[in-house]
Amino acid sequence: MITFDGVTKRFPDGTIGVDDLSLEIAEGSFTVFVGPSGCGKTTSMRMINRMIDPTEGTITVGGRDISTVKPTELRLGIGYVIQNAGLMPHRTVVDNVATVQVLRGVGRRKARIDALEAMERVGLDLRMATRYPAQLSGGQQQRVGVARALAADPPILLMDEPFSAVDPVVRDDLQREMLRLQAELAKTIVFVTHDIDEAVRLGDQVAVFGTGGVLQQVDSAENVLTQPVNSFVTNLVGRDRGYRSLSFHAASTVPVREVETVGVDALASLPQLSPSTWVLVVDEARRPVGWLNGTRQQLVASRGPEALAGLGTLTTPSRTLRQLLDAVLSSPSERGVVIDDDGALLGVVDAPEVLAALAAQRRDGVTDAPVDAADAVS
Ligand SMILES: Nc1ncnc2c1ncn2[C@@H]1O[C@H](COP(=O)(O)OP(=O)(O)OP(=O)(O)O)[C@@H](O)[C@H]1O
Repeated sequence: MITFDGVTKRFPDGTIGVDDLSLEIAEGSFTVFVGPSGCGKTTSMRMINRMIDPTEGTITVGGRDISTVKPTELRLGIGYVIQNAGLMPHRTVVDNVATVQVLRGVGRRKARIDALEAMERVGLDLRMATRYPAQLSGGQQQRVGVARALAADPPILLMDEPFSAVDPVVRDDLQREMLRLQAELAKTIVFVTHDIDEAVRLGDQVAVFGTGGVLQQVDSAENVLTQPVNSFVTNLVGRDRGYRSLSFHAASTVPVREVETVGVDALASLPQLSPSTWVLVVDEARRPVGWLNGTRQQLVASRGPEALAGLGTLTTPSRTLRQLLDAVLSSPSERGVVIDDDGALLGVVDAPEVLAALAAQRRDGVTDAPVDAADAVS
């Protein structure tokens, strides 16, 4: 557990970086500090490993007042990841990752073995081990930064805007990887970002900072989206928050209905359909191929299955209501196609069923953690 109790940081020039911060960070939780530039996120984070000391108030880590702990000792238990990874350019990847273990006095051989393990854990190809940082992509460098922070297996990980310099696709990958790692390692993670989408995707606890280093709201990601406490948080959260909050509800309670199907080989023998009748075309393994109605039938007769209407996005019961609704909205038949993990058809759902499930879950107070919070991102 990390606690901030009445913590203020006043810099020598009089700037208040953080103003009277009180906050609890539970062991094993993923806490995100979010807010616009200059609102004290980084200063708050750096006070945890004593890169900055508070002017007032107390911070404890594992029950110990950290002002009584030597910074070097404190940092042995705290990994730190920064933007652009901060790698040493003249050292190989494996030696970069081994840095902390070597500093701790672990023999070089053992440090390298730990480093290779950490690289594997973050999904880095071990063939990268002997490369230099400049020979890696931005996303790979960022993974090396995470591996380096994890190599000494610290219980706490501080991450300061670690993914903000990479492109959106790589960023998505890295965020996914973080969620997987957190599920596996259960570290106490404190993560700084100015991006609310990243915050709600990653955080089980989201701390929203405002102007002058004043904490505005500390809450679950869902509550920050659905119950912002003031206009500052409402503005930060932005539009579509109701839609995004669907990501916090599991799709599994929505009944999947049967749908009329036709095999892709049997298209020629299908009687003429009416324009408003949709049938789902499936292959021999019952994997959906496309939608067909009366208007499309002529086209398919002359041009074959590629003239079928698209399926829209497909989803599985293990995903969220947001994905289910998206499947409905993107489907030409207005029915969302649900498949199993092998891609075979389970059935369809329609929009009223999704909304009814949402209403029931809200009424019963059911909020499942998103199976994959990726779709909380707009
Ligand atoms: N060494 C310093 N001396 C004076 N003021 C500082 C110092 N470091 C930070 N500040 C100020 O303290 C405030 C909080 O800074 P901090 O870096 O914590 O914000 P932040 O929310 O992390 O911003 P960003 O997202 O831009 O990194 C800002 O007004 C900043 O200018």
